[in-house]
Amino acid sequence: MNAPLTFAIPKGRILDEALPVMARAGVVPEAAFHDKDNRSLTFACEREDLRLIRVRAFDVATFVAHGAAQLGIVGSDVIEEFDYPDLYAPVDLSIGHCRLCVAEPESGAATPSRASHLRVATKYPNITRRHFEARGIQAECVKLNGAMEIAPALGLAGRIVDLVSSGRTLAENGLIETSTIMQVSARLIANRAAMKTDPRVAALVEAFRRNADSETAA
Ligand SMILES: Nc1ncnc2c1ncn2[C@@H]1O[C@H](COP(=O)(O)OP(=O)(O)OP(=O)(O)O)[C@@H](O)[C@H]1O
Ligand SMILES: O=P(O)(O)OC[C@H]1O[C@H](OP(=O)(O)OP(=O)(O)O)[C@H](O)[C@@H]1O
Repeated sequence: MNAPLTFAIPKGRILDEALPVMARAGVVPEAAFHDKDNRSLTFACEREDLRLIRVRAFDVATFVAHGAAQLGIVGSDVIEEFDYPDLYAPVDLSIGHCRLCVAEPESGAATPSRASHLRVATKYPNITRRHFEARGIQAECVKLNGAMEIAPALGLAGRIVDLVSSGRTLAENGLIETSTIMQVSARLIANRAAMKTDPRVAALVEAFRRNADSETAA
């Protein structure tokens, strides 16, 4: 039998929405996957030639881009941040909807947006730099891994770039959205080389694509 395919999924908030989408494409993890006390990071699937790895959202893209996993599910925010040439993102799964935004204190305390240099706290330094560069502004990014929303009040940065869904986190931390950088949803990703050389990868991409198309048509 061929070596098993490795499918990387994020352990964060996309996971609950991803499981039914995966099941429709025939990717069903073993029961142990749902056991909250299980510390394993690798799980067998109903399909014997497939295994799942459960990793952090940003790492899903890294595993797949380097061919350590052949397939994965990740937000388009993460794909855009890394911009890996070996990553192919063929199917929008219509889950994990949110947007990546610039926000600043509603009190108006941030440096004026016409300034040529700004300090921005974010988990997305590459997207942030590109966004401001396109507007002739040099963004100095302070990399945080979460809780960006407290940075302006503590003087760490005048602005943040972060994900927004309901807008509650911004509002409850005295921030307002000043622009939207991109709309975000989760994608099926595949390693480009694996897609060309292993027909099982192409077949799985096709199964996800068919389901996504029938969802859109319904
Ligand atoms: N508020 C949100 N609403 C909808 N989707 C979101 C929201 N926040 C994040 N996402 C999507 O879920 C992905 C993972 O988010 P999650 O919150 O699980 O990350 P995290 O906890 O910061 O990850 P990690 O702890 O692995 O770094 C994001 O990359 C994005 O695509
Ligand atoms: O607009 P809202 O509905 O309030 O959602 C936005 C929040 O959701 C995400 O954080 P998450 O809850 O994943 O926590 P994190 O800060 O640990 O990433 C994001 O980073 C925002 O903080």
